[in-house]
Amino acid sequence: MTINKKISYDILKKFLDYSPNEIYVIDAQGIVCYANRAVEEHCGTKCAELIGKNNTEISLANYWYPRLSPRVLKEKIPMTIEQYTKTGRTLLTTAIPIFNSEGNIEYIIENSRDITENKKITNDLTKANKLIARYKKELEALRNYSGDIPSVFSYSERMMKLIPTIHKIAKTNSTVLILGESGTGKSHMANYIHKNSPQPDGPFISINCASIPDELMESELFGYARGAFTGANSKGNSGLIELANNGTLFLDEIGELSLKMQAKLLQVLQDKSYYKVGGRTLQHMNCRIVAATNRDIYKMIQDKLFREDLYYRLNVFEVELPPLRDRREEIISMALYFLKQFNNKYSRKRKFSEEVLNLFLKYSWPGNVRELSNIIERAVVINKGTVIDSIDLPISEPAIDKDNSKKTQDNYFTEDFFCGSLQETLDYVEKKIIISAYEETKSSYKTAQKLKISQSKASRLIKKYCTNNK
Ligand SMILES: Nc1ncnc2c1ncn2[C@@H]1O[C@H](COP(=O)(O)OP(=O)(O)OP(=O)(O)O)[C@@H](O)[C@H]1O
Repeated sequence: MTINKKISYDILKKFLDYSPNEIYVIDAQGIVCYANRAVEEHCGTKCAELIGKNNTEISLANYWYPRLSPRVLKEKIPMTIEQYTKTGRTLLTTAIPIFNSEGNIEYIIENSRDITENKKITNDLTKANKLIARYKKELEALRNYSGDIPSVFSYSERMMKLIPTIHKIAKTNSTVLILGESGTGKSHMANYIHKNSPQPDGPFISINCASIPDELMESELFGYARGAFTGANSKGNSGLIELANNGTLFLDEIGELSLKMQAKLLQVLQDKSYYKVGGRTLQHMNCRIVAATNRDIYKMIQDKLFREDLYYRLNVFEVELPPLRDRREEIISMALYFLKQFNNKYSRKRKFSEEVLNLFLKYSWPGNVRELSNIIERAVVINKGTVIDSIDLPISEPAIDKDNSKKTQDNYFTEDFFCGSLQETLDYVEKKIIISAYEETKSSYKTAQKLKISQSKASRLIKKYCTNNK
């Protein structure tokens, strides 16, 4: 290191005095020899208070902690630590021992850099990164979230294929036509599409086309202008299309719309504009249309009962909800879902007997999800005991769908199988396996061999599960 000879002691001292880093020097006895301005700033004390004093005495005032020089005096090596000052600063301090020609420590120079701001930034960054990680997870969960449709509902192969498509469709603002038998969940799905649409907070206006007489349908949909007809509201009225502004208009049972109204609806879908009944000002349609029907729409088109051009306008996306009997893997999880819902609603603690669950799997569910939900609600309310048994249900053998029951039993034991708690599920599966093995082998010895368990375990389980089942 070279220093310009012209630099005097005073100038050199100034360099040290004005250094933004703290410089603090003690001798081998721990007496403070030098402290610069930065020490004053960091520790809130005058240098004059420190110079000449013993380092131990100074440390008692707790200007900064933990102490570093005693360790360097002892270890005789340079050390770096973080220190905290009485004024709330964080310092990164390096203490370096300076040795004399005999190898003894003559001085210790401490150089401290104020890292309070850096620390704060680092802490903020760590917090921000943690938040980002959390938000990422939440976002992922939201993306996978299927609105009002609990994930248990996508257990069947058909629904698992359908749900991601519906998710994509929902994100667009296109018109959707939902087909499916009564009670398969078309209205539920329409709502789901709305909740996952680009305007989920907008209105979801639902109209059942079958329940409104044809002569009123036009004014219901389009609204009417002031003085449009005798008895009309003197200020006029908004139609459902206007009420659904920035949201979704759900036209349920669209198959029931008269041909006259079909023509009017087609016009609106094409032009995205309409006139109120008796009005002269052009209104703009600004809502998504979702329509549904349980009728055989293709046959209706053939029979000239439904306009083909309207069908094509509506089915930009077409979703067909399968009947419940074609997605039997969902029945148990759905039943448990409804049971939980109605137990909560009516403050009950009902459970299903195993026999009921088996009946649910075999039944053909002509009324689909609605029937399942209604039956469970009724049983939860009416049942006296805790356990709901098949005798308590209004479904009986003739409706049992024999062709499908075997397939269902097999699919029932998929890894996605869900039966309340883990223990309940495991017990259920264990029972099924033991009964089936014992029925096949008719001996506890062979059951043990088949299932690779000890004979005493097999005997115990057979006694537990098979005696009541005979
Ligand atoms: N995925 C689902 N999750 C929860 N509940 C559902 C689901 N699907 C249907 N439901 C329930 O089943 C009942 C019938 O559903 P929904 O009214 O949507 O059927 P739909 O097909 O529109 O019937 P319809 O053709 O008779 O109008 C409703 O109580 C609904 O909440």
